Amino acid sequence: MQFQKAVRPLRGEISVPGDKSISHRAVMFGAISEGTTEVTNFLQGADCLSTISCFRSMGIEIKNTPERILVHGKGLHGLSAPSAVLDCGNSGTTTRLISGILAGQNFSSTLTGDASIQKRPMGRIINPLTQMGASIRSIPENGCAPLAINSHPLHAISYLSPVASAQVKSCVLLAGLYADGKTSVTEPALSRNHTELMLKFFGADVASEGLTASVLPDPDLHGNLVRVPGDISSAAYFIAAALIVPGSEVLLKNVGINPTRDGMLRVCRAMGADITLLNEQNSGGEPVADLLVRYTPSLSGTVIEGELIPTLIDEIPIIAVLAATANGTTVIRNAEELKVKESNRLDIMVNELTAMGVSLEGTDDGMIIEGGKPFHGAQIDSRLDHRIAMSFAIASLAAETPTEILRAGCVDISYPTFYQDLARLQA
Ligand SMILES: O=C(O)C1=C[C@@H](OP(=O)(O)O)[C@@H](O)[C@H](O)C1
Ligand SMILES: C=C(OP(=O)(O)O)C(=O)O
Repeated sequence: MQFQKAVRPLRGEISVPGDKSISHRAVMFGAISEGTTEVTNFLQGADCLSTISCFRSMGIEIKNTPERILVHGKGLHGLSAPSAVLDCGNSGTTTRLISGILAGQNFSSTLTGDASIQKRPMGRIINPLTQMGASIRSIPENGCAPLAINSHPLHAISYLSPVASAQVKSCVLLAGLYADGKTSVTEPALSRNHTELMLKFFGADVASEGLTASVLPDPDLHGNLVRVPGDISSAAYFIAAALIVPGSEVLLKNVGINPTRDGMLRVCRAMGADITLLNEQNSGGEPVADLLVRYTPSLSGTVIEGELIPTLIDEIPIIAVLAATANGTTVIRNAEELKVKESNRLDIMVNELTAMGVSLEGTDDGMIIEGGKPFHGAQIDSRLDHRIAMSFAIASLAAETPTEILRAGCVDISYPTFYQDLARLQA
């Protein structure tokens, strides 16, 4: 797919699709609750469709229409044994969260996913689940999927997680619903807390204090109405585009701004970006706002590290693009988790931005970008990583010569209408 330097500003309003993390959880928690869960603004991306298909395979009726999805839950113990291997597709969130639920069932299951999923580390969930007494193993014995899970009673644990990962935290908390006491997870830095918020909303006894979240077993979960906010991780591409294309002014409607997810906004502010939050509201425990973003001619470099990292983990590729256009040096540290996403996002961003003539250097856990100088287009392979494809589509708007993105269609993982929305804002 071909892209070229923006000849027009981006202007107008846009509602980005629903939040991926919240969409997954609405289906999963709806499935293990009694009664019907209605979900509006559900993300119809391939990852969330993988979650739907896994729960359908376990006997949950899910009606999916463009306006809403209806999940007819069967309660904590209502899932039935899947007749085939559960396919989590490209979705780490599906694989890791569903494992916590499956560990608590009285049936055996096997789950797998695509080539990328089969390379991502699952030891991070196998270890705590095994400590809880679960029977879960990597079939190829390399710490990766396919995973085989068998029925075994679960014990409550207090887990000190070595990584700030909402997928690990959520997996252990979900297994904790089936354990024999209070299960808690402490992380090195706070990751997104959608599981804690939504489980509580569905009736679970969840507590959060500092870096520790805990859950009591055997709750009466009941179906609920979930209005999914727009995904800030998807909004990030248009925030960056509006900031770097001269004359742009974009209003992003109804974007989730949960403080465990809003690091991109904090980084933009530190760079001097012109972003105004309007119409701030609360939607089912999740804060949302409209974001008015205006072209900002002189962004400046910044430092991104520490506790900020989990709050913008999926936005680092597009932040690297933004940094390439900002004056001065941007340093990204403590971002080693990026190496184990759909692709090695650190290496790919460094290699491909270098191919575009950006001056930057990769480090063990991040990169150092010397921004503000002109760069050119290149041929970029997405490696089937949606965030890489979208980041370079935005980078191309600032590049002096055209860019070609190979395997650009992978955006359907989290943002199926991304290219149409980008074109509409430029029309
Ligand atoms: O819990 C979630 O919904 C997610 C958590 C993050 O992964 P980690 O938990 O591996 O950091 C993030 O990268 C992913 O896109 C979604
Ligand atoms: C890392 C991501 O998702 P997941 O871990 O669910 O595959 C992502 O969407 O950037």
